[in-house]
Amino acid sequence: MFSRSGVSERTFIAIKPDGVQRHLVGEIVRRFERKGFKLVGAVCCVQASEELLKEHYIDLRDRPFYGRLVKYMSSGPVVAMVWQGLDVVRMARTMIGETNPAESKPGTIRGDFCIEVGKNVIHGSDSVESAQKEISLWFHPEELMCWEDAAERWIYE
Ligand SMILES: Nc1ncnc2c1ncn2[C@@H]1O[C@@H]2COP(=O)(O)O[C@H]2[C@H]1O
Repeated sequence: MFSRSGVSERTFIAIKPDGVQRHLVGEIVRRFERKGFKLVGAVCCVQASEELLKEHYIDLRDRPFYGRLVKYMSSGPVVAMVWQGLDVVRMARTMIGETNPAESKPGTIRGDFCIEVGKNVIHGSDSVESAQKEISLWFHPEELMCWEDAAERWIYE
């Protein structure tokens, strides 16, 4: 097992219903995989309940778009994933781009694949604490896999 500290950091990533409908699943998974992060959990095509989504977005409950956001997120299948690696929470957010796609640079997922904030194709945890909360909301511990990635010695110094 690779022992460098920080390499076991995890983040929660969800491909939203619009990302699934627009056939972006392969493209998005490919980006994280090619970066060098390790996929340790995935539920492909889960229809999230309103109850789960209300809890997931609890910090936004007072925002005017909260109801619309929960409805949009429960409107079709999502792909829920846990990715692991050094500084993965921060780096995944950089790869995703800004919350508003209009402010996201080309080369980021939102910069390349979407236009409006209400249809921004992907979610990524915004902090290590949020990641831990979101992972425990979407996954049971036994659904997360510890596996040895043979490529890790070519990814980390
Ligand atoms: N002004 C807005 N209008 C609609 N949805 C929003 C707005 N701001 C944020 N959101 C949504 O709220 C979500 C919060 O985190 P996400 O990264 O999942 O992506 C965000 C958007 O989907």
